[in-house]
Amino acid sequence: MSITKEAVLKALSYVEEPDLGKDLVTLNMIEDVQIDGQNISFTVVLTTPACPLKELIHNACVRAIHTMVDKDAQVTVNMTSRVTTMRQNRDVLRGVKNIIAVASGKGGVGKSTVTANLAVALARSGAKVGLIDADISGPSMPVMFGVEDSRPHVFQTEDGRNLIEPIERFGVKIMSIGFLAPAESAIVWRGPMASSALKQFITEVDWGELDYLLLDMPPGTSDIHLTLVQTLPVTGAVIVTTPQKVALADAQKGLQMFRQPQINVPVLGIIENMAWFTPQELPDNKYYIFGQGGGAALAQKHEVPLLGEIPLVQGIRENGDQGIPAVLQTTSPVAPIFEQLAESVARAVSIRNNVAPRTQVVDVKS
Ligand SMILES: Nc1ncnc2c1ncn2[C@@H]1O[C@H](COP(=O)(O)OP(=O)(O)OP(=O)(O)O)[C@@H](O)[C@H]1O
Repeated sequence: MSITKEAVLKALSYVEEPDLGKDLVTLNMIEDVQIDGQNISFTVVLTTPACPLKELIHNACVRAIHTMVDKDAQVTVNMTSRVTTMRQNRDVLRGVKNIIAVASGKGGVGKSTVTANLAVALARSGAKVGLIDADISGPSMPVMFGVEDSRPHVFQTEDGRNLIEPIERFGVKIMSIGFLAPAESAIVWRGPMASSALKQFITEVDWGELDYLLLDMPPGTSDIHLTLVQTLPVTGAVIVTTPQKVALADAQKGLQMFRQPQINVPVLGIIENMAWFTPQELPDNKYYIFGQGGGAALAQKHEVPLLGEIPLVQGIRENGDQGIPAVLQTTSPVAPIFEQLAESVARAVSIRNNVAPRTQVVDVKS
């Protein structure tokens, strides 16, 4: 009896996407089923290019076909991806699927370093990525991407609007107040001016189609945070902390800020930066100089995942200062750590898109 498309889909309906807890057929992840005798091919559309479960899903598909359709079939599983979104009303940032706020309670915990590396790692996995340096009082992205001297062009659209072209570097589209004003004058961008500059970044920049737009938030809690949630529906927030008690206490405040009823942005997870110190010359040694397990405990307490633990390594600081994010140093042990972080964040976004309610733009009256 010849193999039918229905039989193939039936078999694949027994393969579960482990993170999303539903089968591949229900999730509309199977496309382009082709059958030629005993040769069966189809495409699995994953929800993130950086999917850590790729191989597992691939093997489960082959097994399902062999068990339920034909044990001798030649199975070709093509893997591709289409990042999911829950955004329906796209009045702002029309082409952007997911907006991720990267926040910290305390300053100096490495939030910008983590954001820069996360953006590059996501882009390297095949996603379309943008980055807004919303840390308006201390923009650091121009330095971290080695584009301090770049100035974005403004162009006019067909309907007569002026749009800013973001600066593109290492596959990431970047917008920073640092491109518009020299670093030493950053102090003037405060309060309402900062908020209105930030709104401009959101609405008057030609972001095009993006899978992920990362927002490097200012540390702490401020008007800027409110501006952000007032202006756009943030998909979720990630909180960067270091293991010290003071940093963890502030990270908790940051986390709770997103969870306030009038903000109500889901927290995707915690990233512990400077989790341990590793000397360059002794890469296998770990020294927990700031304490151990704080990020994991915070994540557990608030029932969110610990998305990654990044060591304190001299090279990360040096690469940041040189304008080449550490994840690009492919021979360094740090690169896979940031790659894994990107996988975890992308995974958390697709889980959030599958289960949590859509984030509403909050109407906060000041
Ligand atoms: N894992 C790390 N290993 C080594 N150095 C790091 C690491 N993370 C960050 N740094 C360094 O620590 C300093 C502060 O980092 P960064 O500017 O990213 O922090 P931040 O939290 O964004 O700061 P701010 O609160 O000022 O915005 C930088 O010099 C950076 O290179």
